[in-house]
Amino acid sequence: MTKIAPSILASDFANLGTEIKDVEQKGADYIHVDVMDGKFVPNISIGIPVVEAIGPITSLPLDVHLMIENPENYVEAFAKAGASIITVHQEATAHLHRTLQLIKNQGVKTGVVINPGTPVEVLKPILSEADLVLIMSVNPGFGGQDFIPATLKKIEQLDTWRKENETFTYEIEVDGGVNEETASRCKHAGADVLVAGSAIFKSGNRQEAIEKIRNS
Ligand SMILES: O=C(CO)[C@H](O)[C@H](O)COP(=O)(O)O
Ligand SMILES: [Fe+2]
Repeated sequence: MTKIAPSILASDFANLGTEIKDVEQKGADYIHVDVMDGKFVPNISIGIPVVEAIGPITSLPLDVHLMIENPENYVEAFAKAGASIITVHQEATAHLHRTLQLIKNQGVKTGVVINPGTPVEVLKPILSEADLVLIMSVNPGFGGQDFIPATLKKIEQLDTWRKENETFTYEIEVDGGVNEETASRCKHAGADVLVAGSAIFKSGNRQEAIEKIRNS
């Protein structure tokens, strides 16, 4: 069954605990946490203390998407704060393989992510180290943007490689502009985990929004 990861970037930060419990009760599988440093992306969001604060209030895995330069310098801190999956941008770390090893050594699931402008082939050499591969379907930095259809080909490619190679055991996750309509295209391309911020948190009926995205 397709997993749904609501992105708290679109939640009401003044009531973050309540917002997380709400989507947990309404069927979420992961809590997606967008960390932005104002350098790798042109926006600043939340960081280590927020991850630490939300860990104890949910039983769902914290899916931490690091949109920061040199994420290797913060892997240990995010792991200790309670991250379940730490996902780093290929574009943001000089030694991707080493950074994934660092994550693994912390006992946390390893994730790797690429921007819409980055070809998926750059990931092939490290795919056996990844528990999760995230395809950005918008340029990272902001919620509420339109889905970029050209990114679907990358999902298809990752799914093909996974079927061809038994050492590739990653989940394929998609992030950005996911709604009922684009979710169906992602699923058909091979995605396992769908991140959605606006389409869930801004919906009048979050349970229905989650179900519609999952079953689209
Ligand atoms: O990583 C992100 C932005 O950089 C967010 O996870 C993503 O944008 C989710 O928001 P929405 O579903 O509203 O597009
Ligand atoms: Fe994200």
